Amino acid sequence: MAKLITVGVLALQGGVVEHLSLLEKAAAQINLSPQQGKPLTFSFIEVRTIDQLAKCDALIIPGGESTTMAIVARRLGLMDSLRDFVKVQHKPVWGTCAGLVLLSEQASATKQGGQELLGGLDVRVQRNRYGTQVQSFVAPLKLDFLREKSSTEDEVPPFRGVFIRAPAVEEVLVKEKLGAKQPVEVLGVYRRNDADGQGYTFGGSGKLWIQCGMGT
Ligand SMILES: NC(=O)CC[C@H](N)C(=O)O
Repeated sequence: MAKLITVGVLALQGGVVEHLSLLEKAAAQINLSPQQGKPLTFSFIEVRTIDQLAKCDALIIPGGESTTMAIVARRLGLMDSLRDFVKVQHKPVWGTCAGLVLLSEQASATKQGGQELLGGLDVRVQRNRYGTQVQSFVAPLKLDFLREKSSTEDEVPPFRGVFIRAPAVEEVLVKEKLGAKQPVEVLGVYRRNDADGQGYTFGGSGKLWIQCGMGT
C-alpha cells in the first residue's frame, strides 16, 4: 500500500495556485524515481479551516502579503491552530517570502503598530528588504545542497531566485536566548552590494524551512 502524505497550502492570500501546481510537478518527479521503501502518494489541499489543517502532514505558507495573511487567519480563528501546528506538533512547514515573515520569531520594518507572527524559526527577518514591488528582481543563486548525489564533481547550475518585494533574514537569533531546540542551519546566502549586510536566502531549523525568494 502506498503511503498517503497530505500537504496543505495556506490559501488565505498570495501565490496559492503557483505552489499547488509546482507541488503536483514535484510529486510526479518523485514518483518517476521512487525512494526505496513504500511508494508515496501525495494529496495537496488548500487550507482555510481548522479541519483542513488537521488533515495535513505538512504545510506550505506561500508568498503574498504577511500582514494580510495574519489578519485573515486571525479573523477565521486559524492563528492559534497554525501556531500549534508549527510549535507544538512540530510538523514540517515551508515558508516562501511572506511565509518566511510569518514563521520568523522577530520581524523588523513591520507595518505601524507591529504585526502578528506565528514564529517557530529563530531568525529576525526584515520585511521588504530590497525596496518596493517595482524593485523586485531575479538573481542566480549558488545552492550547493541542490547538487545531485550522482554528480558531486559537477558545478551546480545556478538556481533562478525570484525576489518579489522580498524579505531577508537579518540575523539568526542566539538559540539559548530563545530556548530553541534546534539551531538554524543556513543553506544558502545571497548578498547584494547595494543592500547593506547580507540576507540568507534558504535555511531551516528542524522541520521548518524558509525561502526568501520564490524559485522557479
Ligand atoms: N513576495 C512576498 O511574499 C512579499 C512579502 C511581503 N513584503 C510581506 O511582508 O509579506
